[in-house]
Parts: sequence; C-alpha cells; structure tokens
Amino acid sequence: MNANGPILQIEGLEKRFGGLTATDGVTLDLRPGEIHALIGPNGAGKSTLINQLCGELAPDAGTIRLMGRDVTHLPTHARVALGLGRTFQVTSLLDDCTVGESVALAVQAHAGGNLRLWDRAKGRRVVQARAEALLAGTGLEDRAGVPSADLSHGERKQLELVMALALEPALMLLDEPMAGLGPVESQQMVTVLRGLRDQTAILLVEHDMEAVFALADRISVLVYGRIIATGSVEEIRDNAEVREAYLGGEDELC
Ligand SMILES: Nc1ncnc2c1ncn2[C@@H]1O[C@H](COP(=O)(O)OP(=O)(O)OP(=O)(O)O)[C@@H](O)[C@H]1O
Repeated sequence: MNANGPILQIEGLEKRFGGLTATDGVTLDLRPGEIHALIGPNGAGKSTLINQLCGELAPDAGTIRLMGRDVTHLPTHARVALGLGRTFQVTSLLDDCTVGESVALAVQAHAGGNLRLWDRAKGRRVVQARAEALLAGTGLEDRAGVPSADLSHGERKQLELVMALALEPALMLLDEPMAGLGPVESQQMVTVLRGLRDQTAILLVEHDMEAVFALADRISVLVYGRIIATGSVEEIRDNAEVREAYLGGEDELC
C-alpha cells in the first residue's frame, strides 16, 4: 500500500431495500489522519453505509477499499484484522469488569500470541502499561478501579472508544459518539477525539453539529442515499443545496 494513499476508498456503492435505494452511488475517500464527518437527516442512509463498511450488510454494487485492499466481499473479522475499528450507538460493555480490566482485556486480545514471548509477570506489566497509556488523557485515568456498571453514560462511551483503540485501528467508524451526552461530557469527547488524529483516521457519523464543526477536516452530506456535497466546514456551511436539503432552507447550518 502507498503510505500516503487513502485509508478508505468507497466507489459507486449501492444498497437497495426493495424499491428503496438506501445507498445511491456513494463515492467517498478518507485520508490518513483525517476526521471525516458524515451528516444527513434521519433516514438519509448513514447507518446503512456504516453497516456496509463493517461487512454487516452486503452492497448491491460498488467497491470498498481499505488501505488499497478491496474488502467489499470480506467478512467483518477480516476487515478488523486489516485495521477497521468501530464503536456502536448502543453500549456493549462487560459490567462485571472494572475500567482498567476492560481495557487490559482489549489490549490482551489484540496482542494475542505475542504475549507468549514473555513470562506471565512481564506479559501482565506490558498489558498494564499499554492500558494505562490508552486511558491517559481520556478523562478515565482516575477511574481504572471502577466497575463499568458504575460509570456515567458519557464515561461508558469513552471506555468503548478506548477499548476499540486498543486494537490499533487504521480507521475508526464512530456512530454518534455524542448521542446522549451532556454539554460537559460532549466537550470532553470532542477533546478525546481531537487527540486521536495521530493514531487513526475517523469516519464520524454525528447529529451534533457543534461537535462536527469542531472536529471535522471534511464533511460529506448524505441525502436520500446520495452524497450531495463534500468539503471543508466552511464550504459545507456556505453550501445552499446543503442548507436546503438538510434544514429545509429555514436557517443557517450552525
Ligand atoms: N433492513 C432494512 N430494510 C428495509 N429498509 C431499511 C433497512 N434498513 C434501513 N432501511 C431504510 O433505509 C433508509 C436509510 O436508513 P438508515 O437507518 O441507514 O438512515 P440513517 O441516516 O442512519 O438514519 P438515522 O439518522 O435516523 O439513524 C431508511 O429509509 C430506512 O427506513
């Protein structure tokens, strides 16, 4: 793969449900280190697109390339092995585990057989150190001993993100990371996501426009399954077609 080539290339992707075209010729790319937001009204086809990228839905036409590799017909686990990471709209944590244990489990799962290179004690220290490094700067550093069940909604979202990052993905698909967060938690999540730029490219599906404008390098706008515009925050804010389609032309996109 070309190191400066796109992390993700989607070309002419199509998905139909009976007579409804939920993904209608979507072409989109993600560059290394980029936060690319995907916005659009309810029912525009954002989840359908994400599910095709994950391998949970098979497209009817088009291609998906991950770091140059055609993954269109690969199963989810093969895409994950190639560097695809994701979080979910619904939290899916192990409530019996503490924050520290949860992250350590994810680190251990990723390290797999490599841990056998060391004796048990050394292996545990390596996992522990990596888990602490992942938690640093997330707002969860001081919560390592707390059971996941006792976390606030915002903290659970952060923990899921950290666990997904333990797998060192080249591309993270984030499905509404701000959903259900209060203003303080949202701000914290924005800070955490901004800090991830060096680690992974991010495709961010998000309704919270303040967060999108604060984070996105580029924004793509999906309406009725079609991308009607891709551009910088300023370009999208000033785009009359976007305002018309997204807000019924009533107001500025703000
Ligand atoms: N499994 C399915 N079978 C039939 N129609 C579906 C299916 N999944 C989604 N759709 C339809 O496809 C269109 C796109 O839905 P999708 O959930 O992808 O939109 P979305 O942009 O994610 O919406 P939201 O912002 O509300 O989550 C909608 O009209 C939806 O009803």
